[in-house]
Amino acid sequence: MELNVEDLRVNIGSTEIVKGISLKGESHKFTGLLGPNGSGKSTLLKAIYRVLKPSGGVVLMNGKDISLISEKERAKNMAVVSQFNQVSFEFTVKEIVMMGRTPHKRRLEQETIEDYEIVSDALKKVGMESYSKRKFSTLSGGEKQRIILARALAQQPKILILDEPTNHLDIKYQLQVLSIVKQLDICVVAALHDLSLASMFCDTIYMLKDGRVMGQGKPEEVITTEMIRDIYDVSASVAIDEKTGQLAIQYMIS
Ligand SMILES: Nc1ncnc2c1ncn2[C@@H]1O[C@H](COP(=O)(O)OP(=O)(O)OP(=O)(O)O)[C@@H](O)[C@H]1O
Repeated sequence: MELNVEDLRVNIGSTEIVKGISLKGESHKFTGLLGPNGSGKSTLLKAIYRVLKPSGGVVLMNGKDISLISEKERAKNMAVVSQFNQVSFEFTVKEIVMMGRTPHKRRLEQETIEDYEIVSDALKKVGMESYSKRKFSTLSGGEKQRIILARALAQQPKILILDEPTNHLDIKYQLQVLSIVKQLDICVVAALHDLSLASMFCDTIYMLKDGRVMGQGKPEEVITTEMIRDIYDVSASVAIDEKTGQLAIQYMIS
């Protein structure tokens, strides 16, 4: 399943925040959105998952205008891990992850053994299986983030939208979460801040500034000394590490 965003515009009040962005999230590909604070990444994602209504353009899910698809149908195919998830603190971890199964069930339908297996598998994947009875409110920021990801995994989406999915996580879990997402081998569109991690996991990167796409392509095409200077106003040297073959970024304080 793929996602096409065509000339999307989003206004907040009288200000245009997203100024005509087009992008493609392909099946089996990890697409990253990078850009400075306030460049419009979250606003763009919110318009994709319909928390915000665009003022222009269209979002297509497998060629279908997403605004014409029912919420339930959309949730069967698309899961979202956003920065500020509204989760009631009364629920246990297991109950929260079970909520991921809702779009796949009829009204008042009981959970099946398969649902419990999917939930337990999702908790295992994020390394949180021993927390299933804990109240969500008692978890640390990083633990909460992994549970929200587990809920998205239990949803078994074909498109996964992530808004800074690693911002509370230590480096081990940043790598773990992005590896899990990569291994899902579905269409992933993620706003990220860390350029090194983005270069490791993304197949395609869109670089945003001031609500526009300033560059797109493979990580090594987009994450360059020039781009980092132009977009972030930061001096950096970017090289390919001979041992690992990965991009090595060194920042310089001017
Ligand atoms: N509800 C709102 N009311 C007013 N301005 C808003 C609102 N939501 C977003 N903005 C503004 O829109 C711009 C883009 O914000 P957005 O959150 O999309 O950026 P971002 O690239 O995700 O930033 P960050 O990396 O800091 O999370 C910012 O200038 C922000 O202040």
